[in-house]
Amino acid sequence: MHKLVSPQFSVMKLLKDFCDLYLELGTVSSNWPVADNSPVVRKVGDPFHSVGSNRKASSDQALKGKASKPCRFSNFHNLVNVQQGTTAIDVKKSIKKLNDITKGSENVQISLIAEVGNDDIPKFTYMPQNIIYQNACMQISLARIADEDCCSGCSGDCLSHQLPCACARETRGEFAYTQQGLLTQEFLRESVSTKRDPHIKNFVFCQEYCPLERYKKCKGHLVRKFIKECWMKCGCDMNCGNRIIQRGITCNLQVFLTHEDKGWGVRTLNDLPEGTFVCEYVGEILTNTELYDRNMQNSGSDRHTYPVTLDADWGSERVLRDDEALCLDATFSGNVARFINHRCNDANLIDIPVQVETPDRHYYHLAFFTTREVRAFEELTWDYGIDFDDHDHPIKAFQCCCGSASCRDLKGRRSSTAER
Ligand SMILES: C[S@@+](CC[C@H](N)C(=O)[O-])C[C@H]1O[C@@H](n2cnc3c(N)ncnc32)[C@H](O)[C@@H]1O
Repeated sequence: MHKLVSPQFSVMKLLKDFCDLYLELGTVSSNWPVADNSPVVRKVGDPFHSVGSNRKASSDQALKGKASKPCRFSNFHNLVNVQQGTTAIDVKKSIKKLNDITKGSENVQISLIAEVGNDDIPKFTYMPQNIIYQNACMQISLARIADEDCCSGCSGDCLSHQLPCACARETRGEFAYTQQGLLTQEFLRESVSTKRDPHIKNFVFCQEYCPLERYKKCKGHLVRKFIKECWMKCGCDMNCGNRIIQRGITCNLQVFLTHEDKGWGVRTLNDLPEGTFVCEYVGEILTNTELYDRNMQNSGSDRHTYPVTLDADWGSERVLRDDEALCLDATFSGNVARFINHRCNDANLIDIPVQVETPDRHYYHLAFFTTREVRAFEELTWDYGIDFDDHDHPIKAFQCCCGSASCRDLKGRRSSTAER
């Protein structure tokens, strides 16, 4: 305290500021969506938890802050970084937050909060569903859905019937979802192992022309297992257990500024069981040529990149035309998934291709499911499948700081070890 020089300094005022901040944060947290409408009960480790003796410990620590180092309110668990001499009111002003980045367009609100750092609120248009940018060829029409590609004879909930419906054909006659609305363990394990340990036999190579590499040799595309959900022409209803991703986001998610050099990230505010659908990757539907042109125009200007290639079934049917080789770009417009960061090999989400409106597999939805139980406030991550040594890939690599023991970016791993 003897280092605080302001003549107006008063312990009472500091404590009052501290209490104001605490109350304000309590108010913010109670505005957030809570799954079961029960009173908000916060756990230890939760940024808003502050009970009994912990409260004293944090205020003690705030008062003891060292002169040159930022002082951290330990009880607020990385919530605020306070330089000595700043009051709690200043801190309150420096926390950036938005209550709902979706602007009411999703089933749930998704908040954004910057507890550390000083990054600007990201500029992009929130959209809950993919939309064609310009040239992408997607033929969505009921006439193109053959009888064997839907279950028009069903009613109610397909999962409650004795035999799986026609839509389960894609998943070897078994539904990919359980009655509880989770991905089945078998489907999850198979998808995770194909992605983590891809075997050469799981790759297809474009013979003549690779839409991704353009005039270079194809490096191969991993063939993935698809889910086929029931849809419009099916006889079942909207609550059918084989319609999970089309019902939208139900998890309590939050965008936050990460501590590492990754920019913004996404975390869950509730525990999520293994196999939970979190959200899909939404963006503008572009042809790879359009993506290439965008990259040329914006080359080097953006720190982060947001496209994903929809190549989970390239080459299995026929050579794709240029306007059929598609990707999703969430740079300018997208949903919460545009903030999910990459983690090498042991990410807690997996991206799974899901067919909904069209039997063609050159367009599909990319849906994220948890690979294991995820605890509240853990950051959500998925493996972008990046080859960190491939510098001319249209999806630009970055210096990875995922922190995984099996990080594939050896250069990134070396420099973060050196920093330590
Ligand atoms: C789809 S965005 C993810 C959201 C991004 N962090 C943001 O602030 O908007 C992908 C970008 O995030 C950054 N990023 C994602 N995962 C990362 C990681 N493991 N290490 C470093 N940067 C990462 C990279 O800049 C990458 O181009």
